[in-house]
Amino acid sequence: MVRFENIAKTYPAYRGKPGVKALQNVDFAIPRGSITGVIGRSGAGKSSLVRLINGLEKPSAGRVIVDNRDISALTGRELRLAQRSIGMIFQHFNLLSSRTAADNIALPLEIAGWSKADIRARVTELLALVGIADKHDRYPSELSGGQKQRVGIARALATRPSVLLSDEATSALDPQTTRAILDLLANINRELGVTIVLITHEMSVVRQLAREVVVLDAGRVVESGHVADIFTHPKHPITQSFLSEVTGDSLPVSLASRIVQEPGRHAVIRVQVRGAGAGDTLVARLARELGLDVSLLSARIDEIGGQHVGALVLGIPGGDGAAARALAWLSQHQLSAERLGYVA
Ligand SMILES: Nc1ncnc2c1ncn2[C@@H]1O[C@H](COP(=O)(O)OP(=O)(O)OP(=O)(O)O)[C@@H](O)[C@H]1O
Repeated sequence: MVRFENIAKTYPAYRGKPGVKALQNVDFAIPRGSITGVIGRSGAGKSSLVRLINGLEKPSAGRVIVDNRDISALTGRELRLAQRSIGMIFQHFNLLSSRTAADNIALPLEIAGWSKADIRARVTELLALVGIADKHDRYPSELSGGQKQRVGIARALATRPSVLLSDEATSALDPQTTRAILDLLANINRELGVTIVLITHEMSVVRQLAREVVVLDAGRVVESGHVADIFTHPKHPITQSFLSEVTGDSLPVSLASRIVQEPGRHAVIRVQVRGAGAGDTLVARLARELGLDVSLLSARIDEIGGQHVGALVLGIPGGDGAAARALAWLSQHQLSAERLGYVA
């Protein structure tokens, strides 16, 4: 378990640059065995948060508890020992180019003072766990990005940590490789029970892997909870904007270019769809109950944590009166909707 107790992190002013309040009033817990996504824009404080978990930085106020120990109070040998129970993987893998895959994985074990025979056995086991048993003697330059990240994951797990920190670990990978690496992390979480903390600016990564999410903005936690709850009822604008990246609130170019603000033949209304089955019969019911030939101009519905999340864009004929009736009907049914304009 990782617990942030009223954390603040301020980087002091130096050489004429002002001090930076990177984190303020951060107070939340990451449950043992969970996969928790920490999402935020660049500069939100994600890396600062990670460096507090593995003790690379000390908080300016508050405590960081990892497995019942206050890691922020540890120094020297005690800190180094505690750090063995916290593995980390990186965006650019951070492998040593002069060492083979096996020798990269062996490194933390050598540092921890394991015997040669134990290291050999553990490395073989880890290479198999991450699915690259045949790459034992390959150098990083001979591996693909996905394979390099598998070496990174094996190295991070070598000393059997209880927590695995992933700092944008899939940001440099293509979508297919990203999916494979996220699947591997899900298996590792399931089979080894390792708590995974995923730092990312990509909503798709949180959606695919995390069960809990913490949204950071300007150094503060603005929302946190179960992924399905947060994504079906996003409250903070920053969460809504992350969500629109995966739910396609942005319109297809062919439709966006046709929308004008002068009244036209169809009013264009966008309806947010949130919750199990919410969008299933919406268009049919709206058309039937209002007696209108409603057209579906664009639709995107994703499933996040078993809930439907997305947006439908509807064309409503019959002038402003009909559009107003449609908006009133949607509002009566607790659906959030807005008029985007008109199409001819
Ligand atoms: N060592 C440092 N010294 C001074 N300021 C720092 C230091 N590290 C981070 N900051 C500042 O703290 C704030 C938070 O940075 P941080 O790197 O934690 O954010 P981030 O969310 O990880 O961003 P990114 O996604 O761009 O890596 C930023 O304003 C950054 O400039």
